[in-house]
Amino acid sequence: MFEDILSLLERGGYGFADYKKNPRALTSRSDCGSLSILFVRSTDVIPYVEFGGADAGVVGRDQIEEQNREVISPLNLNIGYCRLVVARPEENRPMGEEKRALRIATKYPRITETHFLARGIPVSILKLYGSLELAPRTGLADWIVDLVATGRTLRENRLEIEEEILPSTARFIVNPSSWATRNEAVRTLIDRIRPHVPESPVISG
Ligand SMILES: Nc1ncnc2c1ncn2[C@@H]1O[C@H](COP(=O)(O)OP(=O)(O)OP(=O)(O)O)[C@@H](O)[C@H]1O
Ligand SMILES: O=P(O)(O)OC[C@H]1O[C@H](OP(=O)(O)OP(=O)(O)O)[C@H](O)[C@@H]1O
Repeated sequence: MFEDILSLLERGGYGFADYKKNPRALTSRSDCGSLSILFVRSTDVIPYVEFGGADAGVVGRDQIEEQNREVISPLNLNIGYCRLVVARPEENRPMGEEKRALRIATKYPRITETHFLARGIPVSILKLYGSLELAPRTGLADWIVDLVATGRTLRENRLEIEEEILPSTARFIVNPSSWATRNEAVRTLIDRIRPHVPESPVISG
């Protein structure tokens, strides 16, 4: 997704030649000098923006829903399209026939709990941080709740989609104080990238 974000910024007139020279730096200033970007983990974008470490950020809708924070989100960037899904081993029995609480491995415990609670299905949730697809294969969990983009990883691991929970694309988010005090600067940035936002959701390479 990161490359797609850089490309959107570039098309909006913000080149980052410095970043290309030194991709390991954690910050980079645009060639025009008017924009500095920070490189943080996808899960840390919301805290950085919420607590004012950055005026704005780009983050997947999946993280906005999982972290459940009030953020101003004035622009859907339509890149990084993926779906948060419930997936199960191909040979597994369908939902409703399980005798005990299903064990679900996920990076998204809040969304998962809310989803199964709403359906009245008892689950025990195991929070993991990556390579979720290994959990059913190794007996760590029955099912997983994970992001799917092309579907390749699920297929490779003989898993199939049981149910879609949430479609997600990248969102431009803004710190509420910055939205009030630096509104013109933030709007300039939005206005410059908006014409280059894809019309429909695009899977990032
Ligand atoms: N195939 C995909 N897998 C994971 N995330 C995806 C995918 N397609 C789009 N996304 C979006 O990208 C975000 C993850 O961004 P990024 O690629 O930086 O995460 P990552 O590589 O898992 O890094 P980390 O977890 O180490 O921060 C997700 O929150 C989601 O919105
Ligand atoms: O449908 P696909 O196009 O195959 O993409 C989905 C995979 O990509 C993500 O993993 P990521 O690369 O973030 O690594 P992770 O397993 O460490 O979370 C996600 O968790 C799936 O494993």
